[in-house]
Amino acid sequence: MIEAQGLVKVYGGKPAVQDISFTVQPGKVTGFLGPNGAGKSTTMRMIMGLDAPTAGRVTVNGLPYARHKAPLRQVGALLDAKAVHTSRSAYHHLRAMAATHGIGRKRVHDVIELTGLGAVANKRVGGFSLGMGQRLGIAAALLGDPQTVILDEPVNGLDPEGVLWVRTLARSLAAEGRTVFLSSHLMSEMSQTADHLIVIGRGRIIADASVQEILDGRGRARTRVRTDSAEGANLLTGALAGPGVTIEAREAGLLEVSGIEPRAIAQAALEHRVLVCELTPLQASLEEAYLDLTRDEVEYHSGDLSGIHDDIAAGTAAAGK
Ligand SMILES: Nc1ncnc2c1ncn2[C@@H]1O[C@H](COP(=O)(O)OP(=O)(O)OP(=O)(O)O)[C@@H](O)[C@H]1O
Repeated sequence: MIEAQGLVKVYGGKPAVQDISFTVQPGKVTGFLGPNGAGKSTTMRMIMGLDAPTAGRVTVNGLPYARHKAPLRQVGALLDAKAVHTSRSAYHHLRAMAATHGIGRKRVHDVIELTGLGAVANKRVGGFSLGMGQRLGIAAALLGDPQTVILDEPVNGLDPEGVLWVRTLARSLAAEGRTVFLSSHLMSEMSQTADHLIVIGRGRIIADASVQEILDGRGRARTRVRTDSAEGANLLTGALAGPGVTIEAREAGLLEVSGIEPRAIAQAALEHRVLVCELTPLQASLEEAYLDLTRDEVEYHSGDLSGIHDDIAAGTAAAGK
């Protein structure tokens, strides 16, 4: 379990993390989600004792990281996949880490197999692709068989097979009862992996809830309304128009309506004698919920904010890391 209380980090007078408190529970995958510069990496570094908080405290399995006698056995982290000796082989890199904790050769072989690095274990890390580097970082994080696993942008640079592998691994670690904390700026990725989401924007927590709660609470609920004619749709549009109601015409006779309940739409259709052939509540996508949550929280935007949000939603912002 990870517990943060009143965590603050200020760099050169500029707050990166502003008084955040949260708990990451065991047995679940918790996604740590936010736009670029939101404070995710800073928070993860504070959890791992790599950055001292300006204020507040954070514990892993009950103690600050530095107070654990064998920290690798408590918490494993992938924070910066490039932070390895490039002249060493993957095997020797892992052996060197294992030696600091009295971890035997067998476990090193096990994590090499688990992360699919068997064929390249004796190759120099300097020649590794981004994906292989990520796998090595994850192998290092798992070396001590830790109860808590923290992965900062673990799918960054991975091909679809690698993304699926990380997702499956995260889910199986959580199923074993471990605490799994993954950061990403891609809601599309998190929505398929996480049970719970902590959303951060400009150093503050915007949401801390299950994926379902975020969907229910934030996304715009819409209703698809199909009438038997364009005329009917026009009539209904006039009848429904009002403050807070948005109506989009999708095609002849087909509307998407938000800001009004399906029952009220049916009532209006009845009163105006419009034949409705379909009335379907549409759940907002997690992307929409996320964009809604973070709309005012992106650190950098260049004129058209919606463009950035579209990038984040589509995953094309991944290269910005
Ligand atoms: N060592 C540092 N010195 C000064 N400022 C820093 C440092 N590390 C981070 N920052 C600043 O703190 C803020 C939060 O950065 P952080 O890297 O934690 O965000 P992030 O959510 O991980 O973003 P990304 O998704 O881009 O990695 C940013 O404004 C960043 O520029």
